[in-house]
Amino acid sequence: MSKEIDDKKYEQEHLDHVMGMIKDREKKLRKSIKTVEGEARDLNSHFFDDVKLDYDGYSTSMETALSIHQQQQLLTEREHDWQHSAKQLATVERLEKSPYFARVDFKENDASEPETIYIGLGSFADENDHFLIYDWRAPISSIYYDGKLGKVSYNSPEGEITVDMTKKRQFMIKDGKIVNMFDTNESIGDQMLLEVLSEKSSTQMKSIVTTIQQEQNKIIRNTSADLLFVQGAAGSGKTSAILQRIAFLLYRYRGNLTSSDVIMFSPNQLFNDYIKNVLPEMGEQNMVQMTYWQFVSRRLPGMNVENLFKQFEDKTANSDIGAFKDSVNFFNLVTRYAKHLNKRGVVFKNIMFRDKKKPYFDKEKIREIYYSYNQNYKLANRIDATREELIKMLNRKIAPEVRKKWVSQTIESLSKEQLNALYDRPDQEFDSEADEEKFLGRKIVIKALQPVFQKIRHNHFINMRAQYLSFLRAVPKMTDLSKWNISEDDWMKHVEEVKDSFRKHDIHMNDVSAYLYLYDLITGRRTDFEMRYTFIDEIQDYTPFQLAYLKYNFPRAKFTMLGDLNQAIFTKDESRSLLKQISGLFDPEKTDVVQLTKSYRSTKQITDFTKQILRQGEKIESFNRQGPKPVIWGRKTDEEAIVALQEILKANDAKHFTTAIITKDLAGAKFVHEQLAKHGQKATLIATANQRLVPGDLVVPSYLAKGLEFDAVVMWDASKENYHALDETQLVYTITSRAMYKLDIVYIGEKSPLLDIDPKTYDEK
Ligand SMILES: Nc1ncnc2c1ncn2[C@@H]1O[C@H](COP(=O)(O)OP(=O)(O)OP(=O)(O)O)[C@@H](O)[C@H]1O
Repeated sequence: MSKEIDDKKYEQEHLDHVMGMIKDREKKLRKSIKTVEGEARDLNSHFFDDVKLDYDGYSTSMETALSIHQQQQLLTEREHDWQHSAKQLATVERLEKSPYFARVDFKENDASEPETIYIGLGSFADENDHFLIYDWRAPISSIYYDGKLGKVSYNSPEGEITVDMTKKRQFMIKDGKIVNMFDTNESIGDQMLLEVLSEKSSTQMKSIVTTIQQEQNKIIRNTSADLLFVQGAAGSGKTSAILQRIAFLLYRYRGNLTSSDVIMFSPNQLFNDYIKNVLPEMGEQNMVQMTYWQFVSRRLPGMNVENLFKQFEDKTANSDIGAFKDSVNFFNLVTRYAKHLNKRGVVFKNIMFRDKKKPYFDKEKIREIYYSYNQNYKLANRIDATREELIKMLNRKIAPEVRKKWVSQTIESLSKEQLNALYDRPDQEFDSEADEEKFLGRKIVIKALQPVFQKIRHNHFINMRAQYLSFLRAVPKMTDLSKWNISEDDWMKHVEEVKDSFRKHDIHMNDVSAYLYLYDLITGRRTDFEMRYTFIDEIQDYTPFQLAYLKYNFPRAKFTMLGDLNQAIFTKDESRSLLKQISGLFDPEKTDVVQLTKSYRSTKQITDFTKQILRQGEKIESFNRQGPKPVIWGRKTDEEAIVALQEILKANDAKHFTTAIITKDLAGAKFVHEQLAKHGQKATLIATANQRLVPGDLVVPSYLAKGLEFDAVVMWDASKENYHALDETQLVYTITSRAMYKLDIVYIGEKSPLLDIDPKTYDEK
């Protein structure tokens, strides 16, 4: 006991010492920032005193230029100093809140005395460059996450190093005081994790640096794989691992990698909002964040791309045709089809100007130009050359156009101001009136032809929609559709449906990627060579086609894909073959697959309950955090169910839990929200992904609850009517696994057979 007290006393003294140094540094930095700002201000205000703006002679103006140059250089230097200090200050301020969270002692080689290091959110060194705190991402810090006491290895830039770890100690520090500390032999002791996990949820995700688990550490620090594929149970820390991994990479490759070289695809906007504080908390900037929908639809401004809501309600998405169109085979068909376009088959359209009947550039003429280039031309060169030729032709059309009647009519109709605006200078002179008219006419024609010019520049002479339909029609000739259980008749009917939706400017999610890919191949659109890391969360809701297309778009990026095939709410059972299909896109030697089986989000009672919903859920391990058993509330009518819901909310509110009532779809969410309002119960309806997660009770449709978590979840109407099909298993699992501490399930009428699980694991009310 006394040793423990001694230890704590020692550690508190050490902490006081480090805190003192941090505070000192903070003062110094603030002072130096002030000085630099003052100097910069002085430089600016004396600028005109010092610089003689004297243009009399050559030498003095040289002096002026030099002086300006020097001044500028001084200012730039000050700015650098300022930025450097400001960055250090931000780190120091972060450390001041919590300087470190761990200590490890280790012996290198045969050293007789162990070395001690402290690990925190950033590095901190004294004047002599002696490190008082190591950044958690530094190579040596890895041993804290990775191993038990004894021999442990870590990767350093010089290669693998093995040390003998003799102590591992964890701290919980609050306002400069050690609240708690544990010595542990485990990777990261359960005790610390339990403390962290017992904190209540908020609407924002938090960083997990203090308690990263061994298997998560592997994901975070992996630098070798081109494809890192993580399959992990709900709540196993996949999203957390991504965010810590980004922070790690930004540190590991600092100077070479910035947050703009990293892109993350996430399930929806709401989720982006949920995770937005994690990286800044770790002192890093957020990466580029996007949903797949945003990625494709920003390129098709004239079309309505099927959104999450419609996609979820779209019942045909899972048909045989859907499975085929989502496959890598279909992706390869597009590639093959595009190759054949080098000989024939590109569909063109007329470019019109003024005359509604006669094309300005006839599509036949364009085709002739396009196919006039020899076999060595690739599609991309062909279109470039065609574009160039059309622009040349357009330039040649200007002079004859100027002589047309509409031009002189336009000149006459212009007001004086409008006319004046056409001249290059107000006092512009001309040799003759005819010259002047010609000049003005040219101006008018060039302006009027701008839209034509833009059409050429943007390849609008390709009839992309017809081209895509022509591809679809060619499909039965290119592949054996019967292998996909699709008859030729059904396929052709489907093509007509696509055509109809194009007419309405609608495009389905399972066409949009193929459409854009075909467009890219025809036009040779440049892919993004700069992107270095691509992260995809909730991978199970992507189709193999989409992943192949992302790979095509970011050819030089390393990919990290994370997901849980058990939570495939859009692709459902199709997701099972996902890994097989995408593994073909990457070098197997450079593919790492990691499984996370332990679930940290939920209490033992909830995880033990939810894993039974799955067909192969036995692999999921629960973390030993205790809470109440889930409760199933069977009611006969909507009214009774709402009463039950109110009772649940009342109990949850008394405990200050954030509760999410998760419904199957939007209609259900609207209904519950309305009913609650009628009974005077306040709750926020989350109907679109653009909303904010606010504190208080929420009503959310299932597809928007993806990736999120809440203290308490009420699954609304888990009746047989609502969830009867086996392929809705994933949906039921996704909904119930959002709960951290308390789970209630309400159904009306008959209970869904998907919830036929061991009655010992839940209570009924
Ligand atoms: N090592 C850890 N230390 C502390 N908390 C952790 C750790 N790993 C995960 N958690 C917590 O567990 C919860 C679930 O993590 P996260 O959302 O990253 O899981 P996920 O695998 O992405 O889940 P899902 O697939 O259900 O969306 C979060 O609250 C996270 O903070």
